[in-house]
Amino acid sequence: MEAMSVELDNQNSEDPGSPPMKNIDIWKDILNSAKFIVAPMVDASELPWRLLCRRHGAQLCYTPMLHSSVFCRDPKYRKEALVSTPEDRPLIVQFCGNDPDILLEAALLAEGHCDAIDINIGCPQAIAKRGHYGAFLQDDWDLLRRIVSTLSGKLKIPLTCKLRVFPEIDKTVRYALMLQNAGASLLTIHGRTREQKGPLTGLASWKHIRAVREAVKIPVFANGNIQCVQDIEHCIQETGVQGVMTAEGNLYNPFIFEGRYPPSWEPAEEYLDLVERHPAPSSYIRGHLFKLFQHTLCLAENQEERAILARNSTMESFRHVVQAVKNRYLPYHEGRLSWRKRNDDDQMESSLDYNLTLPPWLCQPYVRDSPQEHLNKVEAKRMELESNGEDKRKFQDEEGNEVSHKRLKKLRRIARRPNRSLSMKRRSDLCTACPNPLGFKCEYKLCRQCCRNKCFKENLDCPGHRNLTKTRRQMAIEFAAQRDDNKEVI
Ligand SMILES: Cc1cc2nc3c(=O)[nH]c(=O)nc-3n(C[C@H](O)[C@H](O)[C@H](O)COP(=O)(O)O)c2cc1C
Repeated sequence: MEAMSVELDNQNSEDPGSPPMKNIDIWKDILNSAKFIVAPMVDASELPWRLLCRRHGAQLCYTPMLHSSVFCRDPKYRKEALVSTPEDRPLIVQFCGNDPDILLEAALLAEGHCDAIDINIGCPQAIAKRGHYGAFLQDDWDLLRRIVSTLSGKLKIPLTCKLRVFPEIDKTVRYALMLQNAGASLLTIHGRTREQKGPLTGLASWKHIRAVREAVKIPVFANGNIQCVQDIEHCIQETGVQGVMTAEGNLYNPFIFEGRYPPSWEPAEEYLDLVERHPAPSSYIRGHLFKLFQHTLCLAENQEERAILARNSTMESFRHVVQAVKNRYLPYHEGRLSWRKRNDDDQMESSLDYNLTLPPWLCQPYVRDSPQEHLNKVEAKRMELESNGEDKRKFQDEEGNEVSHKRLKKLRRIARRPNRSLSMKRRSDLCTACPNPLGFKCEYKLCRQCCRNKCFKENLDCPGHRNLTKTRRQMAIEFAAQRDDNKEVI
């Protein structure tokens, strides 16, 4: 299981132009032989969460995916994205993008703050398709080769890639070899194809991961199917990888690497204490608490706490929810009361396929339906609607096409908007500065973030985005002048 030294010049038979000699063993020398790895997670692998996980066995963490172009041009985004502490190491900063020069510029700005740079070539979301990044670069090996060789050739720290597999094992192996030969120092293989997402996620293929591990000389991390610490050992045995990365398993139980299933309030309280010292957006905090309390908040008796968590954004309300759940279940946890599933919960549970082996207040995996189970359920629902005469598609749009009730409601909402034709046309447009959707009322034809940057730099207002930078600055100047006048009078 030893990671081999990376002598890229020797391997670079496919791409003679790229990387210089880098005689390092990234896994041993830089990443301290990390075996337990917290995945990059947008809105979720932020500093306080990483610190929590590190205290409980995580040996390597990634930042959430950062947009390379926004990172280059927006100092505020950069500052927030790079927030870290000395304990937060080793740390890998992950970027997405498709322009080698922009990715390089972003990586150079980040390299002093981390131990390696990772390129996300596994994101399967629609936004990645529109922006042509993530897993959609799988179709453009030449571009990927240029990205990897440019960055690995110019950075002082190693360049790694996180990728998804192709359905075919041999193509996946060729793909991994191409990345290695272009200069990647380590590969994280998420053993799912880009089509395996949402309810069709299903199982990851460790066979693909093993084949890559056997073919490449650089270290490999495995990702997928990790719900408990035993899965990690199992995965290492089956695939021979150096380390194992988990995302969802870690979100539902941040103590996963210690092999513990703590009462959910334990990590929740520790996380909130960390947030007091290292603030995070309330949406991230809410997301974490929903996952930690997944199995209690779906019970009928906790609907008030669920609503409080959904509607509020203050630390006080977050602490209130944690304390309320703790007060309710601590007597059971300590054995002062005996727990038994109550009937009034059955209805809530059935909709979630609630099938726990541990009591609900303990952090534990959230097991989804398999894709086949999901498709069977969709089909059963459709047949039920049909037999009740409630065909989902009995509604029609303006052109007489059959649509679902949900779609019809959306079309009606769109129709009620002022400037309908204009708004519909513009909504399909993209921001002129980045691949994100355009704010359709924006003065400058930009998305919210780009508009905010423009207004900040050029001292402008954008009423469409309700951004009043210029007005506020003017007010501040007037206020300061008024204050100075008052001082003089005094
Ligand atoms: C909330 C969330 C955010 C994610 N964000 C990222 C990301 O920023 N970059 C990335 O490469 N993958 C991201 N992923 C994918 C995970 O890193 C991981 O590859 C995937 O969830 C499979 O691992 P798992 O089976 O352990 O969940 C995200 C996953 C989740 C659940």
